[in-house]
Amino acid sequence: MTFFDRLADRIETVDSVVSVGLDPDPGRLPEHVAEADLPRWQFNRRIIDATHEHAACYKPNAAFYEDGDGWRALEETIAYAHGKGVPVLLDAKRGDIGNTARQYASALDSGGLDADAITVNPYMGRDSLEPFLQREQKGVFVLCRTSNPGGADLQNLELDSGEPLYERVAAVADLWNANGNVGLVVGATNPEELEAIRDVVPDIPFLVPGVGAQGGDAEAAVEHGLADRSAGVDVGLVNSSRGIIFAGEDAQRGEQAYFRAAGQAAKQLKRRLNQFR
Ligand SMILES: O=C(O)c1cc(=O)[nH]c(=O)n1[C@@H]1O[C@H](COP(=O)(O)O)[C@@H](O)[C@H]1O
Repeated sequence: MTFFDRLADRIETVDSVVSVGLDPDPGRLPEHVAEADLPRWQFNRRIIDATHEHAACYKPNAAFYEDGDGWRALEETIAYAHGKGVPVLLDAKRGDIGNTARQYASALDSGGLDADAITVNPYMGRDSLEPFLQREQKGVFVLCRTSNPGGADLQNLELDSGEPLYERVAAVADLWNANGNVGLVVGATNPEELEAIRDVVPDIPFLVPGVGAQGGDAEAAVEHGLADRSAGVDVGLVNSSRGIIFAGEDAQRGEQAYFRAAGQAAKQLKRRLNQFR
């Protein structure tokens, strides 16, 4: 079963396209977990307990695990999410020369981190992504038009053909999609560009970050981010990280209230997105 088939099943089961970003900034962890062994894992476990019924997937960003015992926290997190039946998209934005790319891609195999999908950077070209693309059962989300203010610096450059670079990236990613495992990353902060990219690639699911803390357009994220797959389920993901996992920061009424707030935030985002599905 391909990643997108598994994702379609999960979307149907929980009636949700919410991707919950697991970006446990050490400086923002609540006191009750900050002092525990493996704080990031303790935090994520509680977040998963509180949100899994609304999560189509979890998206841990590797940046938050690349020190000390971070990878152990990440391994535990991925295994726990799988135990709840939720796929995991590792946000690592990889892309490097062949032998290095092969090593990076091994994180997707069991024995490595066993993530179900990964984000990759297309800047170094096809061979830098080949080891990911070859793993037919794993999803590969190619950065296309990112949500950050500087995303336009290079991605919007106009080519001789008149098309912006991000549209060429979308078209090229379509060519790389021989195994049906390619998705695109397109931020919710640029709704017109989301629409333009959807016109270029009608069938590729998007990961749309940037709703929540970055203030992106939830309606456009759903309208253009989901692709009509043959199973009859529109597949795609709309991610929020800080807006969900730190929703309890204002709760100040102890551990239970803190994580309940994260659950509420995930549920609210699910409902908001479902209005447009
Ligand atoms: O690849 C990504 O997920 C990504 C691409 C992009 O264009 N913008 C973007 O914000 N992201 C990631 O999505 C998450 C957004 O987090 P919040 O702004 O807290 O919802 C972070 O992990 C970002 O690294």
